[in-house]
Amino acid sequence: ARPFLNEPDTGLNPFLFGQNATDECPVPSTPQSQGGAEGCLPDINIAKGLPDYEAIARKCLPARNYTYYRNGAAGEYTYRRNLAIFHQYTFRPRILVDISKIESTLSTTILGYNFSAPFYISPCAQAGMAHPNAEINFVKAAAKENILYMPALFATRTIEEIAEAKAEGQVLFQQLYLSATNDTETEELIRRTEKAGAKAIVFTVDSAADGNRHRAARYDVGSADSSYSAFTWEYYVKLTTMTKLPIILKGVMSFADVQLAIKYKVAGIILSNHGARQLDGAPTSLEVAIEIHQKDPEIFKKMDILADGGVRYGTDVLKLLALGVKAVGVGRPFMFANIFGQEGVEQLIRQLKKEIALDAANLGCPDLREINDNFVDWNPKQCVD
Ligand SMILES: Cc1cc2nc3c(=O)[nH]c(=O)nc-3n(C[C@H](O)[C@H](O)[C@H](O)COP(=O)(O)O)c2cc1C
Repeated sequence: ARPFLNEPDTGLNPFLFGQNATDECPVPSTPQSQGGAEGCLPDINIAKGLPDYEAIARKCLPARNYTYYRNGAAGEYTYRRNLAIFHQYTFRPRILVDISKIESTLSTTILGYNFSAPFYISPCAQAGMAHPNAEINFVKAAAKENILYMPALFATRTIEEIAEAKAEGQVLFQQLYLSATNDTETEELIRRTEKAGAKAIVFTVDSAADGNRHRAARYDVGSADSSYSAFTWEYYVKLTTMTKLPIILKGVMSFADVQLAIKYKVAGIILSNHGARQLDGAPTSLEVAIEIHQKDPEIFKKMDILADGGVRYGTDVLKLLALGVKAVGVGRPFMFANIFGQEGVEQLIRQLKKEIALDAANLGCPDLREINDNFVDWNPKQCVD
C-alpha cells in the first residue's frame, strides 16, 4: 500500500519543528507509565484542529506511548478507511438560510441526559501514557464543557478515583469489559460501577479476541485481554438482570446485529470498530450508519445510536448526525490532547464545538438538531488524498 498521510498538511510543521524543520525535540526521559511530554511541549496554541494534537504527540511522547495510542489492527487498512471514508461523501450546501442561531443548537441528550454538544470522549485505556493526571483531566474538562465522558475500565486511574474527580451532578457512562465465565467478578465490577454513580454501562462487545496489532507488537503494547470470549445474546439478557443501569452495547457493526439490539430492547448502541484496533477489514461506522439509514431509517428513532472512529473534523460529525446518529465519539485526538493536560482536553472540546457550528452554518443548516440526510450526497465519490 502507498504511504499514508496520517494528517493532511495544514502548515503545522514549521511551528512544531522550526522554519528549517531541523530542531528535533529529544525524546523525554520521563518513565513511560507515568506519561509525560513535559519539557518538550510546544505552545498549546499551535494546535488549531484535532489532527494537530497527534502530530505534536508523535514528536513529544516516547515512541512506545505514542504507538500505544496510534496503533490499529494488522495492515491498518480499516484505520485508514476510518479517516478517509468521510471524504467520499460531499455535502449539499444550502444558501440564503438564516444560520445566525446555530451555536445555540448544539446541545443534545444521550439516554435522556443533557449535554452541550453531540460529541463525547470515547473510552480509551491508559491515559497515563500521555499525562501524569491521566483520566482526571478528561473528567474535569468534560465537566467544564458539559460533554459526556465514558471512562474505560482499563484506565490508569481506578473507577473510584475517576468518580471522586466528578463535578456536582456530572454524568459519566462507565465502559466495562466483562468475564463471561466469572459472574462473581462481573457482579463486583457492576457494584463498583453503580457505587461510583455511573449513569450507564458501556459494554464493549467488539473484542471477541485480542486485536492482531502489528505496530503495537513491536513495542509490546498490544491489547490487554488474551482470552477468547464466550459472550452471547443470552449473556446480555442475564446481564440486564444483574443491574438496573441502562446498558449500551459498544461495537455493533452489522445491520443484523442492530436488528437484534432492537429485538432485545437494548438502551443504546455504539457503532464502532474500536478505532480499527480489532478487525482489519471491519466497515466504518459511517458505512454501517448509511446501511441502517437505507434499510430502515426509523431504527434511529427507536434507540440512541452513537458512533465513533476517525472523527477528526466538525464535518465528520455533521455527516453522522445527518443520518440520525445521536452523538459521536472521539478517541485518539483526546488521548493526544491530554499531553497538554486538562487545558489541552478543554481546548480540543472548544475547537470541535466551534468547528461543528461553523461547518453547520456554512452548510446552511440553521438548527443542528434538525440536520437530516438531505444535506449530504450519499453517492460515494473518489476521495481526495
Ligand atoms: C489507545 C486506545 C485505547 C482504547 N481502549 C479502549 C477500551 O479500553 N475500551 C473500549 O471499549 N474501547 C477502547 N478504545 C476504542 C475507543 O473507545 C474508540 O472506539 C476509538 O478510539 C474511536 O476511534 P478514534 O480513535 O479514531 O476516534 C481504545 C482506543 C484507543 C485509541
